[in-house]
Amino acid sequence: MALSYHEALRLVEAEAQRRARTLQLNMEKLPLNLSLNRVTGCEMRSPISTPQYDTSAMDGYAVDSGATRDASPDNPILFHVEGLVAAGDEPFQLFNTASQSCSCVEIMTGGRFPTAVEPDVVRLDCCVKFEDTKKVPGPYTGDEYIEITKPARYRQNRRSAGEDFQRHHVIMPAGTIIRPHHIMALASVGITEIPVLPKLRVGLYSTGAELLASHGNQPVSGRVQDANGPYIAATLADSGVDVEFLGILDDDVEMMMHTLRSNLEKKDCDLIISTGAVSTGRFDLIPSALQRLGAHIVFHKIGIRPGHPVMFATIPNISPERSDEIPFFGLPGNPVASAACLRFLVMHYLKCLQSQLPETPLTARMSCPNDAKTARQFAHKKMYFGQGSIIVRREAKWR
Ligand SMILES: Nc1ncnc2c1ncn2[C@@H]1O[C@H](COP(=O)(O)OP(=O)(O)OP(=O)(O)O)[C@@H](O)[C@H]1O
Ligand SMILES: Nc1nc2c(c(=O)[nH]1)N[C@H]1C(S)=C(S)[C@@H](COP(=O)(O)O)O[C@H]1N2
Repeated sequence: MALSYHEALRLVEAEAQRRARTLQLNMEKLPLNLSLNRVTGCEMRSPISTPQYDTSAMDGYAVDSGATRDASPDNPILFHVEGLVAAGDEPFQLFNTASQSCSCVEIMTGGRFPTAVEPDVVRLDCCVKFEDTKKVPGPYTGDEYIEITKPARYRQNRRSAGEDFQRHHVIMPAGTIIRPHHIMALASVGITEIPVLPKLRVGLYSTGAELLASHGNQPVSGRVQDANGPYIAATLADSGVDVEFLGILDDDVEMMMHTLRSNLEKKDCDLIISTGAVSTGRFDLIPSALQRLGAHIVFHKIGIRPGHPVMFATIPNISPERSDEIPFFGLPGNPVASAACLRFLVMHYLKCLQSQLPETPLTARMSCPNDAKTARQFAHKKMYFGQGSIIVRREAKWR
């Protein structure tokens, strides 16, 4: 009986974990602007709380919301403008004034909320935006006054200190692929250098005499375009992996061995992937080529559909600079099968290798009966919410 998908995953994980340590030892520090799509080598924590102070989310006036409680168009509340705070200004201290009106301070978005010398007397807890105020002439020339005609909520338009990140908060766990939004978060707390794992290098082959050698060729009877090579290369590149397409292997075991061996000597790859030629047909020669290279076959054929003939092996390294073995995934040739194996086996291997958090499985209910056979199939499914749970409906088989 073929190995189950979960047994295959455990073998893939064990192989990745054996190599993860070497990757950790070769961590490097990169400036933030060069770290896009690299993988964090350790947990990144915020060295500061940000914003560092309570700041305004609007351009307007810092006022005491309590003083506006009875405000209405018929009962406008008059405020005396005591000063101006812009973003980046030193703290503004409001002294208790003898003025009859309430006091307020003009404040710009990002400006630090004024503090009062006697906090019980003046509490400028919120910001009323410009649009909700009206400038009015005051009794004394040179003085500025505003009117407010609507009650303000306690702390409205006020951002609390530490609202974005608290000091020591985890911004990203180890093993995170650094995306643009992470760069923004790291920059906002002043981090300029990030420890990252070395970039993984993957060598990629397609196989089959029926494949056209390069893209854009005119259709030739019986020949097909290589769909797998470009797809796998793009998917891996998107995950921050350095992928090199090493060409199309012919349906000839001697040629396969020769090409694999010469590339193993020249290229320093962390992983090799091939697509096609792994099933049981006359030209499915990848297993024989690997065996003749002295490879250890970890598994060949597992209980899933599509993707059943997939194989995973380790090849002894021929390069004089490396003593370790090189992992090898032989994915099936059918494009959907190769995409499924890439997604559910190769990506899992790469995640483990880079100490990334495992994906969290979602439990869902099938809307149609799920027999023992369909349970082993990756199917094209539609997911929706209903009756308090996630429900999946089978759309079509992946073939
Ligand atoms: N790189 C590729 N791009 C597009 N189609 C491919 C590619 N490689 C193989 N195919 C097509 O996929 C089908 C299966 O190819 P092949 O027999 O080599 O796969 P296999 O490894 O034996 O496994 P399986 O048949 O289960 O997919 C064939 O129709 C083949 O032309
Ligand atoms: N009074 C007032 N302040 C405001 C806004 C507004 O509509 N009215 N918009 C806010 C929003 S949504 C943004 S993004 C920032 C833009 O600030 P900037 O124009 O100084 O870059 O102002 C904030 N302050």
